[in-house]
Amino acid sequence: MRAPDTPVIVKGEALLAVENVSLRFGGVKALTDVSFDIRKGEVRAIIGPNGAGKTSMLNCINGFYHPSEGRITFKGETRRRMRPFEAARGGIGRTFQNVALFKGMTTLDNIMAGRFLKMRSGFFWQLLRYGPAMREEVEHRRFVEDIIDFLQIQHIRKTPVGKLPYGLQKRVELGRALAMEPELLLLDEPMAGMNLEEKEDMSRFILDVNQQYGTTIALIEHDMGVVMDLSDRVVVLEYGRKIADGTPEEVKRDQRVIDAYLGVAH
Ligand SMILES: Nc1ncnc2c1ncn2[C@@H]1O[C@H](COP(=O)(O)OP(=O)(O)OP(=O)(O)O)[C@@H](O)[C@H]1O
Repeated sequence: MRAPDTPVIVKGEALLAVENVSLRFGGVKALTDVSFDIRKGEVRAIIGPNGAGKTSMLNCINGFYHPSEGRITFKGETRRRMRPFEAARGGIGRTFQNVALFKGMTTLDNIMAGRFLKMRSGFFWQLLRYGPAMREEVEHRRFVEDIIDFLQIQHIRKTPVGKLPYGLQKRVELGRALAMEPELLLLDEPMAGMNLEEKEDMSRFILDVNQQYGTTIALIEHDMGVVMDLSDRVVVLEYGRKIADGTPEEVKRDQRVIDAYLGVAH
């Protein structure tokens, strides 16, 4: 992650390209021949009715699933298979539909855990907190404290995350993903289960991450108001196929999208 005073990067060049991706689970076609790109610096939404293939798409992008066909190019490197660990190392961060945090650990430790990928000294030295590991930990801790300030969660830094309300847990999860300094951040329903005020807070943090740190964001979201407010471009999936791709204004007017959301049979 870059410092907050870094100038916003120019949106344009493709950071990630998905080409003709299909994914099957036995007889179920989760994705069929899907192509789209995510440009550097943009907020890209992936929307669609339940079961449209949105989470499957994110899982292909970060290596949880391997597409049955097609290819994915990230930062100019094309691949058919990648493991989630490699994706994270390569600069793809992720949050999940259901919060995936260490519930017994504090906010601070959860976010530090996200920083682990960035640590140079081995796990052994980290455990001993000795020598190079000690110095490194101080640096990483400073970085993590900056994230805690940025997300305005200082008051819960020592609280076990299992004790926090859901909206704050989602914010901690965002912090953990940011600790990896991702170039591309994948957010799977970041506002799910939140009340209006929590949604407004989360929307502001997502925009701040995008604008202040220049992080490219791809998000799945069901709340159309949020999607229209936050995103630069929207890709729409239905039954595993792409049915529309464009600015929020364009997809909102698209008849196939209107039909998909109203449940009109094709
Ligand atoms: N691991 C799996 N095994 C078998 N089928 C799966 C698996 N994951 C997803 N599917 C199927 O693939 C299709 C797409 O599912 P996916 O979860 O990607 O959709 P989604 O758009 O994210 O849905 P939702 O909005 O409900 O979360 C569905 O028919 C689903 O049942």
